Amino acid sequence: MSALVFIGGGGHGRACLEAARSTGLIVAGFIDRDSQADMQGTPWLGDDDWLSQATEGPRFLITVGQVKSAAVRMRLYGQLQALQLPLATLIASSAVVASLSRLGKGCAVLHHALINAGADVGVNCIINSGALIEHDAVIGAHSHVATGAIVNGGTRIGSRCLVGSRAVVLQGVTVADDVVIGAGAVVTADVNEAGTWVGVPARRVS
Ligand SMILES: CC(=O)SCCNC(=O)CCNC(=O)[C@H](O)C(C)(C)COP(=O)(O)OP(=O)(O)OC[C@H]1O[C@@H](n2cnc3c(N)ncnc32)[C@H](O)[C@@H]1OP(=O)(O)O
Repeated sequence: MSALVFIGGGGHGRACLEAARSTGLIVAGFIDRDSQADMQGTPWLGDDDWLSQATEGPRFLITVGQVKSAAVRMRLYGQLQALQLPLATLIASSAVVASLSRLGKGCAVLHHALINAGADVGVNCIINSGALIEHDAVIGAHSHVATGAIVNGGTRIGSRCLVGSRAVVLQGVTVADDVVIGAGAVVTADVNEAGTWVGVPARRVS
């Protein structure tokens, strides 16, 4: 299996590094504007411009984190697509991804996350530590289901969304594209408009 190159040397990058090491994957280097970013001994290769001279061999994982906006991760995804560089998918050793689920290219599934049967996760998503994606749920591309969040059965989360830490989305609910669900929110009904939703039950605040 070819080595990985990470794009992003921040906290999420280090969490992905741990996940990669847990499965025996080799991270050959990382890309970041900051050559001094602490990636625990992983070599710094250069900044985003390095991608344009990347040779065939490694697979790439976008390891920039995402909270309120998917813009940076989407830009990097577009850059990799334009350069026809292969995307990796990372699944931590303690995560469970059901054999009857689908996981898009470029996703990172971190420790103790669960993606259950029939779930469908789009490209370039983060399924963070301890997140639960229940059976038949759909997660749109470039979304982040944060630490300990629960996306229940048959739920549909749009593209470019955040489901914040410990938020719960009730079964069968549909969430539009570009929605930020705050930490701890409980989404009890469909969310049809983009914006930020918080609280129990979740209400739009911006
Ligand atoms: C490994 C990792 O670290 S993964 C990290 C995952 N991160 C998260 O899950 C964090 C998710 N982010 C949040 O919950 C944020 O608070 C957001 C995105 C919902 C709102 O952030 P902002 O847009 O900056 O809003 P801001 O902080 O100004 O708050 C706006 C109002 O909503 C309230 N509010 C903010 N977040 C929440 C929340 N999670 N639940 C309830 N109320 C909230 C604020 O108290 C404030 O209320 P006020 O107007 O009465 O004072």
